[in-house]
Amino acid sequence: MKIAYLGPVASFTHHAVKKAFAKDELASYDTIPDCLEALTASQVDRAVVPLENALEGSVPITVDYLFHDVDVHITAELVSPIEQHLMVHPSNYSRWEDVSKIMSHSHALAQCHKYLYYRFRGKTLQPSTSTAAAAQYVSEHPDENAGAIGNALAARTYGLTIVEENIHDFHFNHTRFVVLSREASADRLTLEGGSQKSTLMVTLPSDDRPGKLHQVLSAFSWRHLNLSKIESRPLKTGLGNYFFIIDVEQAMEGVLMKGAIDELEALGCTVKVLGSYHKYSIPAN
Ligand SMILES: O=C(O)C(=O)C[C@]1(C(=O)O)C=C[C@@H](O)C=C1
Repeated sequence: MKIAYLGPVASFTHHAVKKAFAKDELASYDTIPDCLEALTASQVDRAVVPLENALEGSVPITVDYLFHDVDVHITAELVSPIEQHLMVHPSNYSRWEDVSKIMSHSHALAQCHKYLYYRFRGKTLQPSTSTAAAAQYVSEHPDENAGAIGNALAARTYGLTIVEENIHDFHFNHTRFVVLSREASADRLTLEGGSQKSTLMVTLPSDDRPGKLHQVLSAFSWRHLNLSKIESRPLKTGLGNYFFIIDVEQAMEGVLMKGAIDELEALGCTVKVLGSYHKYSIPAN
């Protein structure tokens, strides 16, 4: 198979993909929409993109593309530990505290917000398309004395020197990546884990009435279907209009899940099943 991932080489997404699809052909793309487009245009068989981080929450561009723009399915979830380090070009090692700017993916900058605020207040923080893209830039522009935030693999790959380790603000830092396919059938991977999940995108009926969301939740609760996430995102049709992303710790097959979805539709909700899949753990190294 050919797998698109948010690159370049040594991004966190690349690390997860290498562990999950060790024998497959990997293709790096610069942005999350580029990965999704490659998948819908059949240039690749799977796309792997970040969906949610334990510190920063959802990756909005992934969630919004999955709801509004592309018709693809989640076929596996990869949960990876995330360690953020500050790195500079080796020629700037002695003056790393005087960096001109610090670059990284916006999610990575946000995961290190307190560190950056207290150690580098007032410095320019420049978002990049990924942590690895920031590291690559720093390696190619030694004259700028810029810093990058990323993983140890990026430091090795781009020949940078790590000057401060583990600068993310909270110890428990993990990111959920999703494997996406044009077909719905779940991927079985040789990784630890394997518990089943389903992800639904639910839109409430337009004739908004009191208690609609409560009715949606009770369709799951009285069937003892455990929800591991519910989040609202703007429908982009006006203030106060949302869709809901709901993760259920249950496969779609089975009478209870089918019953819950029938009940939501009977309530006038629109339900899009994004996937019924297995959840795997990615080792740190
Ligand atoms: O920039 C990367 O290395 C990515 O793979 C993207 C990404 C993200 O979008 O959340 C992945 C994991 C980390 O949480 C930070 C950045």
